[in-house]
Amino acid sequence: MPVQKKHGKGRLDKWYHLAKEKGYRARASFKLIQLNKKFNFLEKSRVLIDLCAAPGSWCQVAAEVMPPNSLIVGVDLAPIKPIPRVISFQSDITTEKCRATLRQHLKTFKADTVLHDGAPNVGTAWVQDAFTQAELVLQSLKLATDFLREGGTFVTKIFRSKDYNSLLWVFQQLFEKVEATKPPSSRNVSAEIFVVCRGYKAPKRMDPKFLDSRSVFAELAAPAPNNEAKVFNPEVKKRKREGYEEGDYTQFHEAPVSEFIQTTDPIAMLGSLNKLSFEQKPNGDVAQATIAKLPDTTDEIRACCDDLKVLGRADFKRLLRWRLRVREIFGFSSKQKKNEEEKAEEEVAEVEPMDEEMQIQEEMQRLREQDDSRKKKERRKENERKQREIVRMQLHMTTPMEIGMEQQGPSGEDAMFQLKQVDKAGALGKIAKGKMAIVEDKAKEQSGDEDEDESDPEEDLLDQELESMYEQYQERKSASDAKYRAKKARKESGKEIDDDDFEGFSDGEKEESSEDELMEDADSDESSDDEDGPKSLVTDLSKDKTEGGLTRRAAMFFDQDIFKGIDGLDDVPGDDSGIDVASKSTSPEDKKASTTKQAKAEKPKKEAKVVEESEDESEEDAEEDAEEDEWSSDEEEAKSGFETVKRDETQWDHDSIPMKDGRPDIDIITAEAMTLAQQLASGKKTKEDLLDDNFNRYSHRDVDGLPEWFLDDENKHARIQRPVTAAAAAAIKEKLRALNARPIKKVQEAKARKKFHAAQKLEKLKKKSALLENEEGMTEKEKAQSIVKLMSRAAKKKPKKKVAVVVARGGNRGISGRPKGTKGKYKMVDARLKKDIRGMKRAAKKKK
Ligand SMILES: C[S@@+](CC[C@H](N)C(=O)[O-])C[C@H]1O[C@@H](n2cnc3c(N)ncnc32)[C@H](O)[C@@H]1O
Repeated sequence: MPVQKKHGKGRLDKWYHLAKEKGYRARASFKLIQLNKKFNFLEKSRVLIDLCAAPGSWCQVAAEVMPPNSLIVGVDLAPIKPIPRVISFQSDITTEKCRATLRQHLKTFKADTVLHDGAPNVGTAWVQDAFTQAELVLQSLKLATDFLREGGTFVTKIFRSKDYNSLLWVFQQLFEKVEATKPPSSRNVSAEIFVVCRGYKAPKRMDPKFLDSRSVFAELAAPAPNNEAKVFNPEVKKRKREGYEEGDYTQFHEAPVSEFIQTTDPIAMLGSLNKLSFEQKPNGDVAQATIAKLPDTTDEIRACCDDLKVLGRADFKRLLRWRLRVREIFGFSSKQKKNEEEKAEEEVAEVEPMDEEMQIQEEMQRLREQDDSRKKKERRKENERKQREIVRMQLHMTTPMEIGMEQQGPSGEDAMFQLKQVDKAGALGKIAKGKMAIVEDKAKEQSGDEDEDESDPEEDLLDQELESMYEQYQERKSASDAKYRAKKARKESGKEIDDDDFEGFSDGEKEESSEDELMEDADSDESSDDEDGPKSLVTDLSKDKTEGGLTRRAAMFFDQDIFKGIDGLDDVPGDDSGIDVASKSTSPEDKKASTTKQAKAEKPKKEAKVVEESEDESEEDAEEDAEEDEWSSDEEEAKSGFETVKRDETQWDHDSIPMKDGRPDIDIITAEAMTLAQQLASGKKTKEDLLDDNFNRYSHRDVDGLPEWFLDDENKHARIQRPVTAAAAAAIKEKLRALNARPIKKVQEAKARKKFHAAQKLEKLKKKSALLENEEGMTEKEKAQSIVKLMSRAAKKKPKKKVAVVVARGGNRGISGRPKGTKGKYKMVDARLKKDIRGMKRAAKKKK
């Protein structure tokens, strides 16, 4: 039985429990679910390879989400228990055997998606683990390049190590779009990150160095370390994110003291060593023994040499002075001596300005920390406020107006430039629904990693709570509000991806298509030699500099997403990607093709009926999108030959558009709609004008990564304000007055309830009087009297129960609960109030 760990990485968190509940084999399943939610690659895939699939939760998710009869192949070193609709086998993905087995299973099909969640058996040194994982990623990329179709997707896990940027650079050369992201279900403490590479460029030829770990992970010269800073600022300990130096896997470094005396760079030694040893080896250095016996070599100096890591600035100065004295005794050349003296003076002199500088730095650091903690506090408070706001919203006490507004646009003097800070603190990520924060590709591992560590669990919790509360609110709202439900359904149907037409792989089809593919391959191979030049790979990775004069390191740096679109950078000559792909629709023909496609897409839009102008812009957009989808699916259908079964629109949304005599029964209830209706009726505006009006600045808003609650709220306001005429406003006012004159629903309900109770009472009375009538021992008069009595009793209102007034004085003062000696209903009153009321009554009497 697994032991439940409460702390650390092994913590069994909500994803673990959720996975258990849903029947997934691992919590990792949610990582794929969340990645797919963001990038939607599974729904569109028909052939998928899952590398390193055990225990198989990703395969389970793929089988659930991908179209029926898709081909899913999973492979792992460990055995995978059978999963319905999934082929799995045991193999090492780095071997040729694995490639051959995959080929057998895929026959001639190409994969739409290749997943890789591989992790080597971690637990050795971190650097080793990270490197092995990076190598595994490269191996999986190798397989992906073999099996992926053009435009396919490759999803991989990477550890954020020093090889991360190199891998990202390779991905960027092979795929159109590369995005690194960390799904919410991935633990904050984990260095893993997921990279989703879309649009495989499928180059015909590729330099093998692209996939060769030796050249991809080749060491790049690092800048010279600032040893001086290390010596004079020993308290600031930088974490070794980079791991160990090559060939040096220890943390303790020692050198003989004679080396320190002789060295020309004593500061470097003091900065890197743990100990200067006086130990004399047999047949060792004579100088070592002499230094140890010198009177200058005091106990204090020995103690300092014993543990350099604990020394302060004064101790380092002492050691440097001592070194100079020893050098003098040893009689180094006068020039050298002079130099050394000068140097020592410099060294000592240098300390002074550094002191000041350090003080300033320390002060700045302190201020920064103060500022950070203040901001953190503010954020926490803000989150709490938002939470309260949502509770109020759920109780229908407010609208979701203000939530998130302050983060939409920071205010203040340098508001524009605070975004970075906000991002640093993780707020941007949280704004983006707390889901997945796109991780910048920029090589700022150090700060990035530190940020990751600094993530505030309390804040995370608040964010999660906020989200789940909003979801609950939405659920409740959709349960109780039919209009909201209809709106939501319309929105969703707009987003729907029309992929249901895939019929899956029947054996016959497989054979057929495989033949087709074989032929295609043969064709393409032929053509590739002469005309597919652009798809080949020409980069010489061994070159240090790219054609544009940039070093590979610089090219990698400028290749990051953040530099995209910056003037001048895009046209840096000599793209060193190494892959020449067909240039993207820049030719006039291509442009023409794209415009005709656009025109085609717009055509059905123009034919669309204007139903209600007061509808949300976003809704209209969603509907238009849906129409576009429909059109494109038609075209796809024509191309692929698959039969599509169209959704019957008449089965949907009946409650949102009521019909009357076969036409939509539209009730114009806003002044805007009335104005438009008047303009349409009087011919001031045409249908086309209305359609044109709909293309405005809100039509194509960038909503990527914005949280749902924010969008829901923003959609209410992100719409054009249309002018209304006085006549229209008056007409609507009149209409509303008439509407208001009708009894409201609640009053009607109360009346109906009253009626119902009265009918029930009457029924009872009828039964009783019928019994009385049949009573044999009574005269007719007696019977009539009893019935009258019964009726008058029923007609009488029940007397209200008396409420005892208890004055809160004496023993009753400040008590909670029922006062002694009181029965039935009671009310505690203030003695003062009672007196006042009596006084008022007396005064009123006197006046009379
Ligand atoms: C994190 S698990 C994968 C979890 C999986 N995605 C899921 O959803 O269940 C990592 C897997 O990588 C596998 N692995 C590591 N190195 C491998 C290799 N060289 N070939 C195949 N699988 C490997 C391990 O056996 C392990 O099962």
